[in-house]
Amino acid sequence: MNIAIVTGASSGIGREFVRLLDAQKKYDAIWVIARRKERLLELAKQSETPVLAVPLDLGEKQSVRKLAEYLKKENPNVRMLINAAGYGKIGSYKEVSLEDTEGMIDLNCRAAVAVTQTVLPYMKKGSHIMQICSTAAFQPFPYLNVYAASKAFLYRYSRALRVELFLRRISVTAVCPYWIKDTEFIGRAKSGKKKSEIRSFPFASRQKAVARRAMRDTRLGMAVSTPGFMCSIHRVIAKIIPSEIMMGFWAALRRL
Ligand SMILES: NC(=O)C1=CN([C@@H]2O[C@H](COP(=O)(O)OP(=O)(O)OC[C@H]3O[C@@H](n4cnc5c(N)ncnc54)[C@H](OP(=O)(O)O)[C@@H]3O)[C@@H](O)[C@H]2O)C=CC1
Ligand SMILES: CC(=O)[C@H](N)C(=O)O
Repeated sequence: MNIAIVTGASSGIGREFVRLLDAQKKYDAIWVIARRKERLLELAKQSETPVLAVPLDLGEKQSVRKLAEYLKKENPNVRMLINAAGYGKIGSYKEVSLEDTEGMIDLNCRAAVAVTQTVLPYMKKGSHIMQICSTAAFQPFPYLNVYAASKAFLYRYSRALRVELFLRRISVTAVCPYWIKDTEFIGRAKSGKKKSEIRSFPFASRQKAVARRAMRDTRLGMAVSTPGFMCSIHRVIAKIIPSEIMMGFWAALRRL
């Protein structure tokens, strides 16, 4: 049984990826993971490909063990793994709670690695892994401090894993989008206070375009996907300009 697994499938780009995979009509099933079961069941109804809803809170360590049990029972051939579950909180080190600080590290780093390690034994030659990182991986980001650091971790992990999997012919793509305005991410990331440290998201992209481009790059086996002009230019500039200057520029941009 050839399957795809998508985490963070109940909204945003994760859900968009499920739609794209469904349209490809080459999977026997798509396993979708997130906390909101009703959203996953809704997605299953809309899909022509059989969708298995796997409601899990990936912030909890034992949830990955449940995924391991499903895999052991079904013994599928996982052709595509997409780790899209993730969240961020905007605010200074004083404002973001310890719960969220640990939660971001847990979901964006630990869970992404744990899911990948758990699924890898079920992947064969020609399979793809897509890790949703961020442009935030390219430089330190004050007021998105821990989130950006978590994405830098995932980016580095993905790049090195790609090399380790080269001989197994499994490709790993680190997808690094710029802000996406039509997912739940930004609403969840804002603290709710009137004068947020980050108030504007100029040139933010849209989920459909980001997902489509990331899917194309992943199928081409690219190491890094920058789905859009802003993230492509950001990647190049961050390689040339020192972090201190980039952070100064960022400080001006986020106050616009
Ligand atoms: N939007 C943006 O500006 C950008 C987003 N990204 C990254 O893209 C990815 C997708 O984000 P996006 O689609 O924008 O945002 P959404 O908030 O719309 O999607 C996040 C997904 O993650 C799931 N999720 C959150 N917490 C958990 C958890 N504890 N266990 C399991 N699933 C969880 C959510 O489902 P549920 O709540 O049902 O559990 C949801 O399906 C994230 O990794 C994000 O960091 C990268 C760059 C820019
Ligand atoms: C929220 C994000 O990941 C965004 N790409 C950013 O630039 O911080």
